[in-house]
Amino acid sequence: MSDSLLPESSKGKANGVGKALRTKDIDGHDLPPSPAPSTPRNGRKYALMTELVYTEGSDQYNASSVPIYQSATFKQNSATGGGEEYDYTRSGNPTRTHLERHLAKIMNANRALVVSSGMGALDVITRLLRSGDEVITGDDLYGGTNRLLKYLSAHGGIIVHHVDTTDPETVRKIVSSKTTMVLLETPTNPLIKIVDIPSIASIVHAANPSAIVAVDNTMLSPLLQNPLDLGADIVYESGTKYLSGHHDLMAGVIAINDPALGEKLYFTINASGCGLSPFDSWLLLRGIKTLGVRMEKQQANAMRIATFLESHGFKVRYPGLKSHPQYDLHWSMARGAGAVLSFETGDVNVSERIVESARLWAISVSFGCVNSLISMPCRMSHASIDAKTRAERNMPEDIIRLCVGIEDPEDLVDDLSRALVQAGAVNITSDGFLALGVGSSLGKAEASSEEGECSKIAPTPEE
Ligand SMILES: Cc1ncc(COP(=O)(O)O)c(C=O)c1O
Ligand SMILES: N[C@@H](CCSC[C@H](N)C(=O)O)C(=O)O
Repeated sequence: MSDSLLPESSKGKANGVGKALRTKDIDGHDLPPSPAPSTPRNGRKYALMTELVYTEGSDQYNASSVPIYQSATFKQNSATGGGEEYDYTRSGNPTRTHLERHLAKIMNANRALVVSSGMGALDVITRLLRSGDEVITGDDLYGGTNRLLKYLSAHGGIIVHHVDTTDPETVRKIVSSKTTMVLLETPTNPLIKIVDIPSIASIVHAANPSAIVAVDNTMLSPLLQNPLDLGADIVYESGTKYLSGHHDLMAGVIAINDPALGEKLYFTINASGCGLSPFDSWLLLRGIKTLGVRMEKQQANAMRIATFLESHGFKVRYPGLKSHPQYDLHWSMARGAGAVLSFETGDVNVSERIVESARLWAISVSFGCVNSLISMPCRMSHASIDAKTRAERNMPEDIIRLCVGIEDPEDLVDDLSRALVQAGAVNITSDGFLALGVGSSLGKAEASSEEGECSKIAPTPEE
């Protein structure tokens, strides 16, 4: 990925970006350093942006787009099993295999496996656990993750500790020989907190070498962060989000380096029948090819929106902003900030009005898609976490999450400005507007409260 979207302080640093992956061209001439995300494994030859679109192997006709092998079963040469690669699509399918190999390369993993959703991926991973096992996880997690862990704790005899994983020392205090799995999310959904994967992985592995550190990488995608290179044993993500990019499929991805662990996970996928269908495998493969260009544009737009909101006095959570309290930690692990940000208004009713006043921003759960979305996590994606637990975990009820797409950024700003004004979320002054409760003028806007419309916002010095 190009360095162009990285902050100055991080250019060429994060996770090996700037390290040459290949130093000679095919004729033995020196190549300029190509940005490689990490030490290459699994046959990677080019920069990640290239590898996303470059797939090896096809069918006997050299089809440029890998075919969809829409077949449940495969003919065998003998009754005793002729050693064919495929017998039944639940156990394996050529389109799925092609996708898994492509993902293993992109994720810098020994093996990747694809299943029917991100939650399906977590379900497969948690089947490594046995009654009495202890799991350490965060106190800010995607609602569905929290729900599955709660179910396992209530019905599977698993002991789940929700702690503040943003502080590795908290993990050090609680980890023990009984800890079998540590489940991390970074940045967290929806509070955009950053978790120090390398520190936690080394603390956990020192306390119990057989404990598994699993990282949910959904919020960044393999383009921006490689948890396996940062000490994790398993990385999983919802392919429904950035990897597919168009909200036209559900998928989950699991990547590992340990072959024995890979076999155990594959056993569960085959035994339980949650492998990704051939058609969805094909669609996901197609989506991955444009991940690089989509993400570059989405990140640039997200930065524009984050600075716009911050300059108008809102408390914004986005790791691309220097004001993020864990900015340096984030950029020590990641190559980008992603395109999900959240902000608070101080009033849940005002937040609701903003969300409902937006026109271009669709009110939807999910993220990572080409079109922009707006949501209230406490009422939507995280509604399965009960209100008492949300309060105990300091989750602001008024928080609004923005998932930024690839539209013209000024259209997004205009629509958001209009929604803020219409919802009464800002104090309008003669020379602009500011979030309610903010005393001094930070940004300038030309606003017309009469029409509930706010036209172009004059750029602030930061913008
Ligand atoms: C961080 C995170 N992990 C996992 C999931 C689960 O993915 P899926 O919806 O594909 O099951 C989601 C969203 O659903 C998510 O936001
Ligand atoms: N009704 C769904 C909500 C899915 S939320 C999807 C996504 N992870 C997000 O954060 O927006 C459910 O109960 O799972």
